Amino acid sequence: MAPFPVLVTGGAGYIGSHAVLALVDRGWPVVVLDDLSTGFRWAVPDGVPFYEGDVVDTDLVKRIFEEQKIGAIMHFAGSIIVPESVENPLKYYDNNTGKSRTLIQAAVESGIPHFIFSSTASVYGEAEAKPLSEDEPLAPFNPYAMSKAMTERVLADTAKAHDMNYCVLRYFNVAGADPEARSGQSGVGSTHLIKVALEAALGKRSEVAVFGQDYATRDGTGIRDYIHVSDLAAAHVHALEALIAQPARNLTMNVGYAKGFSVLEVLDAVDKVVGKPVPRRMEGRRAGDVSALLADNSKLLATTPWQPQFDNLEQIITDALRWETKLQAIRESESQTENA
Ligand SMILES: NC(=O)c1ccc[n+]([C@@H]2O[C@H](COP(=O)([O-])OP(=O)(O)OC[C@H]3O[C@@H](n4cnc5c(N)ncnc54)[C@H](O)[C@@H]3O)[C@@H](O)[C@H]2O)c1
Ligand SMILES: O=c1ccn([C@@H]2O[C@H](COP(=O)(O)OP(=O)(O)O[C@H]3O[C@H](CO)[C@@H](O)[C@H](O)[C@H]3O)[C@@H](O)[C@H]2O)c(=O)[nH]1
Repeated sequence: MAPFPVLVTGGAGYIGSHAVLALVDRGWPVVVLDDLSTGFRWAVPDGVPFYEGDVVDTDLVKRIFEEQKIGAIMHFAGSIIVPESVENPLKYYDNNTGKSRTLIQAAVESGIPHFIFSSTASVYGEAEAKPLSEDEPLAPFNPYAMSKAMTERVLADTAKAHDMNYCVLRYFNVAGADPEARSGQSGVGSTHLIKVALEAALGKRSEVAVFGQDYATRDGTGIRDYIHVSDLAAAHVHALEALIAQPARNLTMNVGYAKGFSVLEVLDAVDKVVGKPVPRRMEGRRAGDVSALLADNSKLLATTPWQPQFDNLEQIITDALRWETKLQAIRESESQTENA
């Protein structure tokens, strides 16, 4: 397969930077577009062309398509925090829906044949601990989820009307870091459970809150399907290759392990990995949360050669902890440079 350059929007962010690594490791030429609103320039590997800008800047986007001879887009750029979307829904409908629509239009006008979109398991809404297949009706429960569901619809309608080949990947809960610690979750003020728990373990926070103990789950806390970010990144490369192998495809696939852990189970695993109990505080439910989300991943397994490599909660936490420790050193050296 003759690779063409892939534009990764949001490639300086957590998941996008791992997708860049997965593509580069497999020999794909990659170009990154990111506005650095939550991403980091240093997260983009040396040698990967980087454009700082917004996906809504169509002049810039079309210039990148031409200059770099882009043949596919992986669109990660977006805003990702569920509680923030409840407080500020317009930010989410703008950054995740409106700006994605503009990017899709630029792709259509420039004849980019392949488009891969980062969606979320939260488009399914409340799931009652049963594995969700892609045929499940969508019931987005918060503005973040709705902003993604709307973009899925924009893509589906656009692909019917124009010559576009797209794949929607619905991620379950992404966690962990590159096993070689080349990248990891680096944003400040994260709300993600494993990241928050490890920050508490390393003394960057005083404790971790457990949001809600009255869900209809085995221990009353929320259940999620945690997937290692490097397995998720690999799924993108396989999805791209599947689109190329069979063009004119509209492919929507879950990416998860089909295995659920409750908040308390995750925190117990964190305690085990760090070797001490992380302080916990019981709190009420968090706005926008559902009780359980669990993937049926049989379509991804049947459609692509993807196989999980890191399907182990303790390994996910171990890799995340290694990155969290490295990140501490990066931040310290940044602040020394600033103070020098
Ligand atoms: N983290 C998860 O658990 C999870 C789960 C499901 C889906 N997703 C989706 O995956 C994608 C990546 O998420 P992440 O966790 O890596 O978040 P992130 O915040 O680390 O990465 C997002 C990146 O996009 C950039 N960005 C944001 N808006 C932009 C814009 N308008 N133009 C250009 N760049 C922009 C940011 O600077 C950042 O580098 C998002 O679309 C998110 O909705 C994430
Ligand atoms: O400090 C915390 C953080 C989270 N939780 C709980 O842990 C679970 C997971 O929460 P979190 O890690 O914040 O992820 P989600 O809210 O499930 O959302 C993530 O996973 C979704 C897919 O399932 C993605 O769409 C979102 O972008 C991503 O933020 C939930 O039950 C939360 O209530 C806590 O109890 N304490």
